[in-house]
Amino acid sequence: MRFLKGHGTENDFVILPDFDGEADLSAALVAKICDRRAGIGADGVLRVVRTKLSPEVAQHAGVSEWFMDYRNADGSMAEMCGNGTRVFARYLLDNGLADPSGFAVATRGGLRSIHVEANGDITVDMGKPVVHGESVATVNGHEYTGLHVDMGNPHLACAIGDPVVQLDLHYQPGFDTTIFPAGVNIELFNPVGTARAVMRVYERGSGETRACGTGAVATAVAAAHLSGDTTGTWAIEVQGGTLTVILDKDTSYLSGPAVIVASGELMLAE
Ligand SMILES: N[C@@H](CCC[C@H](N)C(=O)O)C(=O)O
Repeated sequence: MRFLKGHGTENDFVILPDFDGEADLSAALVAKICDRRAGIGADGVLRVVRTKLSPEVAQHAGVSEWFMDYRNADGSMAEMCGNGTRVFARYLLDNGLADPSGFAVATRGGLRSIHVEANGDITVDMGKPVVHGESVATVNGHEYTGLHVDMGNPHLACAIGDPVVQLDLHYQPGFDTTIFPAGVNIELFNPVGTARAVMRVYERGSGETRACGTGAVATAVAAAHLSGDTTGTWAIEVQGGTLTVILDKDTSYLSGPAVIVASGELMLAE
């Protein structure tokens, strides 16, 4: 099977073109592919399938030809992946599979519209973040209160007083399993000035990653919330670069670079 490798601010993905939905992509095979020593290595897998052939999203087939079947590095499925959507869009554009003037991608979290910026960056309309109450994450023995934000997938975005660069994120942070029964992506951030934050993330199903698009939007929402705002443009500095988040009244946008770096033939099997 052919594969490609790409990343968006170093949140990296293996792309598997499976247009007719013929691949048997088990959780075990995804985990093998994402293994950084025994596999190709990635934070997740993006399977490219025709929407009309994917029962879970087939209702979007009239609007979007392509379904981004996203899997985390441990093989689990997730509803949405912001950087994955941008890299998926880059793959479609590079291969003449989408209209550069604008198109939509089907995800388990719903349709996501894509816009290509003049500098080549890719912007995704991420939809309206849904803000729930506060909850607590435990990292390195410290409890941090954050905001529960639903971006199609669950997030707990915590502004912390300690410098995020000093955190040890080799371990799963603690969280309230009654609030997040299906797990949660945990962002820790330091606000900088009025419209910037430095963020690190521990992703559900993938561990610490160098960027998370849905997490960047959740962080912007939580940072804005601290100053009593719900709108504005935010620069979210992640380990792999900087993402731009625009919070509008009715939706949110995620913008940044997305690149394909390699392609080849997958030899792995379950
Ligand atoms: N890296 C992604 C988020 C991927 C899914 C997440 N780990 C989950 O399980 O919800 C992004 O860029 O949004």
